[in-house]
Amino acid sequence: MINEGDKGALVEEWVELANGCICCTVKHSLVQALEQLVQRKERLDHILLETTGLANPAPLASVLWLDEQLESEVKLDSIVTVVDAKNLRFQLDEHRGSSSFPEAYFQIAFADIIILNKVDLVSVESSGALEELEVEIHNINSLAEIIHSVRCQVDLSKILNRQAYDTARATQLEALLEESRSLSTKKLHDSDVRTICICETRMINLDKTRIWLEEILWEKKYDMDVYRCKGVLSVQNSDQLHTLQAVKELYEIVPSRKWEKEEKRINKIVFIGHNLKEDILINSFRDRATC
Ligand SMILES: Nc1nc2c(ncn2[C@@H]2O[C@H](COP(=O)(O)OP(=O)(O)OP(=O)(O)O)[C@@H](O)[C@H]2O)c(=O)[nH]1
Repeated sequence: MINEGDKGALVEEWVELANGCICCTVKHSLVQALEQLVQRKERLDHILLETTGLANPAPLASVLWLDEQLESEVKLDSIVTVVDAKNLRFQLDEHRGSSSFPEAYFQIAFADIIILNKVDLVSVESSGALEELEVEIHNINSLAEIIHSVRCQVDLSKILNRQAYDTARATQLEALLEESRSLSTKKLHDSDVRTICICETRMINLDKTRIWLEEILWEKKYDMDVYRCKGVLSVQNSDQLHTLQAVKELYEIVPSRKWEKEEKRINKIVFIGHNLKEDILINSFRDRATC
């Protein structure tokens, strides 16, 4: 970790983790190490963890997405992925059709914000190329916000303090789900890493919804690999809009605000993952979770 020391000099600081490399064997000792770091510093606004270019963000996200009750001083704010606009297509195409995925898919699927870098090298070659790349990225993860950049020069307010894992902040989540592209997933294959959206007006039964979700996330009942899931829920016998967030097997459903009187209540759940079966997801939700 590199911090600014006296007179702006950069001081390199290492925190040794009991479990070794943070990218591969990360455990909650990472959280302890970060908490120690926070305590030792007088003022620390943000911590940026840069994984290796080949890391799958899933273990980090799972470890850092902490239960509120732990009252930790560190909090996962968002996952930012830098995409090389010049090489993305090549990297995705390389494994298309095979059963394994390059890390590029995971890094896009888990991202809350995507910095599409080196756009200068692409836009001069072809005018529609950047839009095509955006479509490609949104097919994998329709919730990610894409920021164009040259040499990663971005407005820091666009990547810091985004509160992407804050389930209580319904407005942000709702806006995100609202914006989420109406997904023409029919042309994509189940085997692609992609986004699927469920919209349903019938109210849900909370207990039944938990069981439905646990069967998908924990028991892998339909053989789907869900990486990320976000949603808003209209719960029976409750005047509160509930929000849903999941990272791999971890999930959280919390009440977050009152539904307005005139508001049209709806359930909207977005799944990002591999082997997602749209019809099964939609039908099983209707059959098993709604009232
Ligand atoms: N034209 C252009 N060149 C860039 C841009 N960003 C980085 N480069 C150059 O691309 C080369 C490789 O840089 P990166 O792709 O960032 O490689 P890196 O930082 O080693 O990558 P990681 O190890 O994955 O962090 C360097 O010569 C950079 O100066 C950009 O936006 N436009």
